[in-house]
Amino acid sequence: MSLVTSTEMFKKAAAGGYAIGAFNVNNMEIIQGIVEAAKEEKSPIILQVSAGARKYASPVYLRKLVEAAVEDSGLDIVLHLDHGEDFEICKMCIDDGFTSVMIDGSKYPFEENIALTKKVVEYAHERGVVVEAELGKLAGIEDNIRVSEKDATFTDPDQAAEFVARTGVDSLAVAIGTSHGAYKFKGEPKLDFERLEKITKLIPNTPLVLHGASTVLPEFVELCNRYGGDIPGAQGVPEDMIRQAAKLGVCKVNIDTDLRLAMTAAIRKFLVENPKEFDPRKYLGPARTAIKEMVKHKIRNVLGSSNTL
Ligand SMILES: O=C(CO)COP(=O)(O)O
Ligand SMILES: O=C[C@H](O)COP(=O)(O)O
Ligand SMILES: [Zn+2]
Ligand SMILES: [Zn+2]
Repeated sequence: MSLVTSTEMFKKAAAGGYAIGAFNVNNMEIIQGIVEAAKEEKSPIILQVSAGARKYASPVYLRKLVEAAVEDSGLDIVLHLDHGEDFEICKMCIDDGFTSVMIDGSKYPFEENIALTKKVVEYAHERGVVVEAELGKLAGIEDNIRVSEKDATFTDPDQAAEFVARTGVDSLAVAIGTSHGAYKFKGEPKLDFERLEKITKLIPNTPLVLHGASTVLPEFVELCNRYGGDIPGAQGVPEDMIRQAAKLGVCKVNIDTDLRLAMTAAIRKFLVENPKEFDPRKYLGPARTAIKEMVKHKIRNVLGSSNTL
């Protein structure tokens, strides 16, 4: 039991046609819920920390909580920086003991993204840490988007191959139509699987990463709204599309929004049904259970990583 890199996990996942869930963590209850689910499902797990999470909880609290999770669960866990925006934050996390970092240079032109990613890869690899990079831009994608617009934002397969060869990066986040948050599609959900297949053919040994992969399950949106929330028109990536992506080279599936919805629904429901309660443990307990159930559902029914330890 220790913090590990994702190298072996991804190899097994690629061979088995399943994916590893990378769940965003912000506090103790979220970490506990995810890790309890992984343990019960006998599944590998990636816990990822965003810059926003570091700001909210403080880097040292999050790191110590994840270390506690490793010790308490007896599991090997990947501690990953999500969307590192510059070399400095990646360096800080590597120096702090993270086993994996993402350098997100997707907002820069191709050559600048390569130079930045290369610099992080050099620093990370010398210290035994793996690196995820991103090529292409995630955005709210409308159904009727024109091909030229799509080519400007979605990952170009030839560029992906060149990018991986020149940077030596360990895994690559691709843009094929997903986006962050609870409002992913205006019309019918659609992902560019043809593009994903092309990328996988060109770089078969590079694990691909799907950001913005929450499903935004209608029952959780409905629960939030029933108990005083106001989240109209939310829509995510259907579960069968995540399953298909896992069969086509996607080894890491990033999920944050679905955890947020599960936690918020549980807290809203509890507080509305129990107006006299004011002990935070009374609503944070059910919130932790809701996280655990959501992660178990993902692992077992969507990612397919149960019983692979
Ligand atoms: O990509 C993510 C974190 O990097 C999370 O995506 P969701 O907003 O779809 O959960
Ligand atoms: O991709 C972003 C993750 O959902 C993290 O979100 P955050 O920046 O609000 O922590
Ligand atoms: Zn990005
Ligand atoms: Zn992301």
